[in-house]
Amino acid sequence: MTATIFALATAPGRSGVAVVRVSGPDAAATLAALTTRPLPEPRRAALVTLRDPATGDPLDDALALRFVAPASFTGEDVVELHLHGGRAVVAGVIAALAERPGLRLAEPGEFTRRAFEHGKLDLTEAEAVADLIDAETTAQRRQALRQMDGALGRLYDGWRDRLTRALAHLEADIDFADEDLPGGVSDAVRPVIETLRAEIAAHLNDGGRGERLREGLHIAIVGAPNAGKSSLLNALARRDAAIVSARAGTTRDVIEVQLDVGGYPVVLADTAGLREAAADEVEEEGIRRARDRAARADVKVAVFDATALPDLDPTTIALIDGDTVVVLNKIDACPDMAAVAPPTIAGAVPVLLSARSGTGLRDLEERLTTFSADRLAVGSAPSLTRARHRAALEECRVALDRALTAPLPELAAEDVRLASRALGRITGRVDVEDLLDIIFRDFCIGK
Ligand SMILES: Nc1nc2c(ncn2[C@@H]2O[C@H](COP(=O)(O)OP(=O)(O)OP(=O)(O)O)[C@@H](O)[C@H]2O)c(=O)[nH]1
Ligand SMILES: [K+]
Ligand SMILES: [Mg+2]
Repeated sequence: MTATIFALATAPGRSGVAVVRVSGPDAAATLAALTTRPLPEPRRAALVTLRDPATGDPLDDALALRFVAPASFTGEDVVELHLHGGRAVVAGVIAALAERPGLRLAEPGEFTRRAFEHGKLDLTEAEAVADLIDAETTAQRRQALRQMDGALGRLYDGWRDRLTRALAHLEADIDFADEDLPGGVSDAVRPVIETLRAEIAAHLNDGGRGERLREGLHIAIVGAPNAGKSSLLNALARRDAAIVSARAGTTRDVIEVQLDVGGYPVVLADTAGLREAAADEVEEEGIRRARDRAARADVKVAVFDATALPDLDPTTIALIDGDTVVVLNKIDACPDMAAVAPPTIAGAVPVLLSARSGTGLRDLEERLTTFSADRLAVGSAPSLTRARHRAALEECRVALDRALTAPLPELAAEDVRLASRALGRITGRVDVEDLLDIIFRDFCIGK
């Protein structure tokens, strides 16, 4: 028999309210055992005194809600206890639940996994629940909500339906094969597969924006020693995340901060100052890491020291490309900026900035927002959000390519079957048992 599971659904620690969720066949009986009152009506909140069934010890005056299967998040009988969020209250209730035979603590993601197993969610929607909980910016929240709403699942299921129809055609072709006609995909089926193949290719060819929106855009600050890179990181993060000093070669390791730039998630990295003559092997390693990070970043911020004008560090100039925002820092220390500032540096119009006073910071943030929107903004079509989906779609596309060139309708049909299966695995419509542990492992307990 299915175990009844329970877990704290809200964040651990002291809080105003803490929610404990119980799901499974024993949920209602568990609530009855914790209170002396009759069970509340389904879907109606009721104030109840919770007591430890073993000792009669009062645990809390709580709000209790129950849902009757299948009309619940998991599709099972569910009880929610809205407790006062004190550590001792939560610990007491959890201990009382753990004492009950047949109940056990839920594993990470187990509530959502049960929702999937009871057909309440497809796999893309279940993954969206995890994304929504992890969402830290507006754009991430929008994407997760849209996916949770089923937009992505509907797209993939729709494609799969079209393949199912194409397959029916192919099978008819096989049954009524004319020995004298050339084999392979018939003229009726070919355009269906070709159109679908093009749609999948376009969906795959999105620059990874949906996936990147989940991870955050990687921006690396690069420049010569003492250009003010660490000062700039601190100014953008609005905290002293990196050490700043007048000594050239202060930063060695890559220092990362997570930022919300205009609603988009950004992972901003400060790096060691680039120079030929490193002071020691530690700085040398720092410079190697800086170059590596710059090469892997989605966007670079190249920082130049305005007090060194007209000199501009050639090593930094060499790194400027179309994905670079150029910054002239320390303009507060240049009384005659207008006279000395070059209008462009390696073709880019520099942001005139002072990390010390904050002048120009808004301008830089706006440029970074433009870059983020360009790389991360998703259009009206639902976007690809996970490597798991990408791999399955690639598999589907390869199978469709094979189907189009198959010499016999039997072989084409088999490839269409494989393509359809690859799509079905994304939403969880076919044999995904082996995937579930991996997918739900990333969830937190109580979700
Ligand atoms: N006047 C002025 N000084 C600045 C500004 N930004 C940074 N500095 C100073 O420049 C020096 C170097 O700053 P850092 O932020 O450590 O420079 P960095 O580029 O991180 O240096 P390394 O880590 O050594 O490569 C410090 O003395 C800062 O106070 C600025 O906008 N104006
Ligand atoms: K420094
Ligand atoms: Mg530094």
